Amino acid sequence: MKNFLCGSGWKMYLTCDETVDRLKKLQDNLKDFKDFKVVVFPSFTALADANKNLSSNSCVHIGGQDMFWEKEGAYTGEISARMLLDVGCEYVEINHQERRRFLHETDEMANKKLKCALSTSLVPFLCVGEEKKEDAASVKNFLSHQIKNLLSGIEKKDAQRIVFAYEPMWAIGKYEATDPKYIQTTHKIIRDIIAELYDQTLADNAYIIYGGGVNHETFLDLVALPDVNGLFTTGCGIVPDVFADVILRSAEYLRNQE
Ligand SMILES: O=C(CO)COP(=O)(O)O
Repeated sequence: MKNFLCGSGWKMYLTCDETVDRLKKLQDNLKDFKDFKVVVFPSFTALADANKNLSSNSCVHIGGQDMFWEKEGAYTGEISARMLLDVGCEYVEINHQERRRFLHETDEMANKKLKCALSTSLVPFLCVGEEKKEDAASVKNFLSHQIKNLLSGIEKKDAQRIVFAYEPMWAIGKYEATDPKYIQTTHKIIRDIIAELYDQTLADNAYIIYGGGVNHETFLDLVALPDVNGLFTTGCGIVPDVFADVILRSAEYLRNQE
């Protein structure tokens, strides 16, 4: 089976009780599932409770939706890597489009967060992607510039731990918008940029997952794409029955390809 995982950012939707309830349902639906990792990103306030409700040997892991780039200090409202690790996080989202759009976060800030995350055991989901749908040459230009900025000063041994989440802003929350041909082209562009920055082996082994408008009717068209190593979905991921169905059917599809 190719490298694959499914992630879901639960954004700013659920209280602690709602998070725990959905996490329990998700785990019940997935029972002994082991084919690949499933990562859920609840709100900060629900992480500790979420962690307490992860069953032993669960395929479900948790992560923080963001973190700050300093280890500790007078940074009101921010969350450190150590705090995420303290409540059982193994993953952290960095550079999500909504943080760029609403909080004006930049490549430079994301680069600092990425370096800080990689100095710990956290695995970053590094979001990349353009704002507007463009032709392949323009997207390549944009992504090349963005990924170089984001990975500036990051060594190969650390880069190989990153999960790259291609999430174009124009596709997020637009459930009719997935365009498999465009997505495959872009994932290949991202893999080529990684190969250019590091080497082909690292690029071939990199997880490059897709997020933005993944929908329950067409997700298998994305799973089938050679350079797609997973799905990152809020729309399908926040409903446990739907998310479990996406995960189980993706695994079945991938097993049948072997
Ligand atoms: O932003 C996303 C995951 O981080 C994707 O959101 P949607 O699934 O709502 O498009």
